[in-house]
Formats: sequence, C-alpha cells, structure tokens
Amino acid sequence: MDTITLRRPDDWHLHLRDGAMLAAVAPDSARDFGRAIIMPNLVPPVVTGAQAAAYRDRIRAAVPAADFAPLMTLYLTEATDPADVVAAHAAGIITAVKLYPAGATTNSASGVRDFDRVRGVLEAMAEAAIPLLVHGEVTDPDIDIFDREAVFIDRVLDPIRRATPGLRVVMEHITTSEAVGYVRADTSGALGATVTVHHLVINRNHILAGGIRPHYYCLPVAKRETHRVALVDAATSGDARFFLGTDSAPHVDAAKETGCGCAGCYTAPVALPILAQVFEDAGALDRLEGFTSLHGPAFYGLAPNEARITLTRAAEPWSPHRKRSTAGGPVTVFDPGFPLHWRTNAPA
Ligand SMILES: NC(=O)N[C@@H](CC(=O)O)C(=O)O
Ligand SMILES: [Zn+2]
Ligand SMILES: [Zn+2]
Repeated sequence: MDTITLRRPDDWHLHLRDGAMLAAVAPDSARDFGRAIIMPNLVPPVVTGAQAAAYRDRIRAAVPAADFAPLMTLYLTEATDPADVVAAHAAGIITAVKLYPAGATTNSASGVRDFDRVRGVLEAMAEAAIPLLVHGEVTDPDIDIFDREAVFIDRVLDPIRRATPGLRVVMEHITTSEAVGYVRADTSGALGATVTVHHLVINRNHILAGGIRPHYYCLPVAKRETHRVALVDAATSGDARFFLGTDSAPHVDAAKETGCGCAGCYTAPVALPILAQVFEDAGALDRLEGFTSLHGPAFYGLAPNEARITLTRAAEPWSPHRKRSTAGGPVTVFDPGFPLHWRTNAPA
C-alpha cells in the first residue's frame, strides 16, 4: 500500500449552484478541498458585490465552514460597474471576475458581446490586481466547435491582454495544445491556466464513439487525443502556471440525458483519486502537490493550505458512488473509465 501526503488541495474553478443542488454537492468539494473559486453563473448570475456576499453566506451555510473557504467571483456583464468590482475586492468579498462570452456555455446569456464595453472594468481590474478568469471560446456560429478555443486566443484573448497591460488572466479549463502553447509562451508573468480532471482523462472519442455519452459532454468540449496528451504534459510538468480547476459542474440526469443535454461533468467526489492515477501513470506523483495545492495559491498571491490530506493506493480498486442524489433528481458522478486505486483519507 502506497501513501502520499499533500497540502490540502484547492479547486480554482468550481460550480456549486444554489438551493437544493448546493446543499447536495458542496460537501463533496469541502471534503477534499480547502478553498474553491466559486463560479458565478447562477440564474440570474452573480453580478454585484452584494450578491456575491449573499451567495458566499449561502455556501457557508451549506458546508461545515471550518475547513472550506469559498472564494467568490463576479460575472462580468456589459453593465458591470468598475467601482463595485473594486470595492467588493477591497472588502474581501470577491477574489476574481469571470468573463463568459455571451452564449458560450451553461447560463452565459448575460455574458459579454462587445468587448469594448468592458474596457473600463478591465482597466480598473488591472490597476487593482484583480484576476480575470476567462471561459475561452468564441461563440461565432461559423466557427467549428472544436476550434472555438484556439480562435478565441487569437481573436479575443490576445487583443484584450495587449490592450490591458498588467491584467492578470486565468484561462479556465483549457482543452487544446494551442492554449498550452499560449501559456508557455507568455513572458508577462500575469497568465495562468486551470486544467480540469476530465480533460486529462477523456478525448472526443469518449463522447461520441460507440454511442453518445452525455455525461462526458462539457464545454469546452474535449478535443482529440493529441490535445489531451498536451494537457497531461502541462499539468504534470511542474510549470507553476498550470493548476487544478475541476470545473465540477453538476446537472441532474434529466437535464443531461435528453434531446438537448446540458454541458458539464460532475467530478468533485472523485477528482483527487483520478488525478493521483493520472500523475502516477505519467511518472509524476512528486508533482501532484504543485498542481493541486501550490501553483494556484501562488498565482492568486495566497499562502498554501496548512492542513494536509493523505492519498492511499490499495491493490484492490474501490467503487465510488455512481450517483449523488439531490432533491431535483440524481446527478451522475464522472466515470474515468479506469479503476480507482487511490483514495483520500477523508470520510467518503
Ligand atoms: N463546463 C461546463 O460544461 N459547464 C459549466 C459552465 C462552464 O464552465 O463553462 C456549467 O456551469 O455547467
Ligand atoms: Zn466555462
Ligand atoms: Zn465551469
């Protein structure tokens, strides 16, 4: 039996939803993670500091607060008031601001259409060192869905960064070798990227070959195998610009297994066991702690967690719960397609 002990991980991209779904899923993240960047794409979205504070309090009420800290974000719209963003950050209510191109993903209808209209907010954020977190896909219907991330980098992200010197940016849930290359080529020190668990494990064949598998459908959609390999290489390289953001995104089965299914994979309950296997297979278990627990805090200017978590590898695989039950119906837990030998010490 092997064990590894890590500083308690953080999740730098997490969807906890609200209400009954929040109550059902928040404990899964709080068990293994010390902090999480909470995505603001509720319906309606979290757009003001006051709304972020209220949502933070609902999250705190849903989990035993002692060892889980929600780090809140605001959803950037063309009507966002720079002064509200700066004040919410100064008051410690928010950690970052999230940019969704309008229509790019789940609950993104209020996102940005005309990037010139958020220029003032972005400049205020650069000034106050507030990170911009980016869902990096163009929404132009003429652009093939598998190309939307790469095109976003050229058409949107790079121009925004050039126009806003000093702006700290996290490319969220990267899925392509182009994104890995863009981060690696950066010399500003102001660019990072989160990598999900599922994008380290699946490629587009998992979604489409041999039958359509809605629980592997997420956005950005998984790409071909060469891109998955590039992501594993980035995550296991020790490069501190890459860190874990699970993008754990629960939807009830009824919303996934339907004629027009929602995007999102629910990975929180199995994220660390899967990651340990990915890093072991890459011969990089010694770099797991950097990816899960050190690089993210460093980018955000925070100390790593003091608490530790132990992962144990047993010869016999264990079987995670396949469903998380919620008041709205069951949510399917992500299946990596390989046996899980690693397990966290926290109660399952
Ligand atoms: N990743 C997803 O496929 N879905 C996320 C939204 C997002 O992160 O883009 C969700 O909120 O369900
Ligand atoms: Zn997204
Ligand atoms: Zn997300």
